[in-house]
Amino acid sequence: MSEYAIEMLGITKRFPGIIANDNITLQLKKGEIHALLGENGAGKSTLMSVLFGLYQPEEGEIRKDGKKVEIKDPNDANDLGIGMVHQHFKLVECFSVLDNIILGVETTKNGFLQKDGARKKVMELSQKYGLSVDPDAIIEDTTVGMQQRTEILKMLYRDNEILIFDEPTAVLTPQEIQELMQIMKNLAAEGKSILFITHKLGEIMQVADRCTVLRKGKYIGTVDIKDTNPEKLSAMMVGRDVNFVVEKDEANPGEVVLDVKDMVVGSKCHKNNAVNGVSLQVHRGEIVCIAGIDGNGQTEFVYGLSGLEPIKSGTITMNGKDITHMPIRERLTSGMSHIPEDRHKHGLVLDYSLEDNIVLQRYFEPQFTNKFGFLKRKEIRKYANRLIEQYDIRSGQGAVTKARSMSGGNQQKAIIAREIDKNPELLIAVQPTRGLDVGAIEHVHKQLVQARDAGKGVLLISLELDEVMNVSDRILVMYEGEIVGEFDPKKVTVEELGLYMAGSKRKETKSNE
Ligand SMILES: Nc1ncnc2c1ncn2[C@@H]1O[C@H](COP(=O)(O)OP(=O)(O)OP(=O)(O)O)[C@@H](O)[C@H]1O
Repeated sequence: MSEYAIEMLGITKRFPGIIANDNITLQLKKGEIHALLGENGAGKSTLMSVLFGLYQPEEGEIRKDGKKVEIKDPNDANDLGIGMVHQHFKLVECFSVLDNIILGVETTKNGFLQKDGARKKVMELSQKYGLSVDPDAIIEDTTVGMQQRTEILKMLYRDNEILIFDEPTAVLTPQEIQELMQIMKNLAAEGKSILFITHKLGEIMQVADRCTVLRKGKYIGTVDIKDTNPEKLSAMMVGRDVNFVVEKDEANPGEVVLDVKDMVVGSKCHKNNAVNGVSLQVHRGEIVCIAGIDGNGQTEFVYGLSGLEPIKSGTITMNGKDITHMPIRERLTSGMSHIPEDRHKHGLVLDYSLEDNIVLQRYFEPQFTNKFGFLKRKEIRKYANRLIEQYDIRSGQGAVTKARSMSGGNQQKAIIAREIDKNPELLIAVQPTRGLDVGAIEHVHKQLVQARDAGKGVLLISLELDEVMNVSDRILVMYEGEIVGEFDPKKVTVEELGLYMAGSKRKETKSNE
């Protein structure tokens, strides 16, 4: 009997202009949690898609229990006991949790799905592995955490033994992350073999047994977690040492660039307001961070600021000008930049090329359009290439690559490059480093500090407490649509912030007075 549940040997997968996987080897032992680590665009998702039957490799072979297997599509993968939780979930939003789990497995009798046995099995699995779900809840009404647990139950319901998790923690709150880590440990203890893609080194150190590192499509090595540390892992991944501490001088705040008074924004999900009378100011030369657990009104607050949602009441002033009812485009041309939370929905046109996405919203500027209204393609290419180089945006065919085919992290880098290079007066950055590797995070943090030092106002919305503590000059905590505390990052602890974020404490802030 082989000690490996799955072996991927010498896998090569090419896309136009790039070798996404270049002779890669990955061996997953039975019952282990194996992390897959690599920079944005290193080829992790491609390798997992090969294993799940979504792509066919040009070279290499896959072995299960030591025997060569063919995986032509996800059905083959499922038959071999391989399941995958994708970065973007594959659930039917208007179906219940239970229906999603049994979809495609259970058959009908007299035209009706036979659910009683299924419900029993789901509840047993749910209890056994600590995956709490409400089987009758409709997916669109559930939290992201429950949706993920539904995806995991889908795999277990199909008796999958090899479980692939593609960046599962990117969308979770810190508490949900801890729950997921425990669930993964329970699964491994029961003999499941787990492949776990993440950029978060702390998570790897916490749960993984071994880690395979890829760089630019190539296999770098596999290490035992007990023999390594975050510094060694990041050096293996990036090929250089990474500085985890953001270096910055004391902030030197100038005049007010953003002034929000009593903003109220309605909620799409419930009758209470999502944003309930928020007032805050951002000055030139400072980074103000809104910290909070996801779903406490941060998203709607930014929608109100950027004009994506109308606000019910309150005022927004930028550079002394009332922009409360200004159209979105005018806000953007008046000096506001926005790195949005949802990069697919609000950040990119996925079927446009990288260069067109980089000049999006700016086509009309004389540097990109001549006086007859024709685009200056050469200038656009030149400008895009400068940003691609400066922000290390990696893609198969450079400036002409379709945004859709770029890796998630590189899509994010493209948005960040575009929004920062617009040289805004106010930069609103919503979770700008989500899905980025440690090297790219270091770069983005430097850019935020540089924007601040150039006299811009920066409003950062982040769920990452390390980022909040490291980057910001002032922290505001948002809880249930209100600002419940204001802090100096040098004088507050993570534990104390956590109490405010969870709603156990609140203090009067200037905005509440
Ligand atoms: N369908 C596709 N067509 C063309 N190129 C692709 C396609 N899918 C991936 N690529 C390219 O292959 C390379 C590897 O991408 P992949 O998504 O595997 O990286 P990754 O390591 O998962 O990155 P990230 O951490 O950013 O998610 C990237 O350069 C990407 O642009």
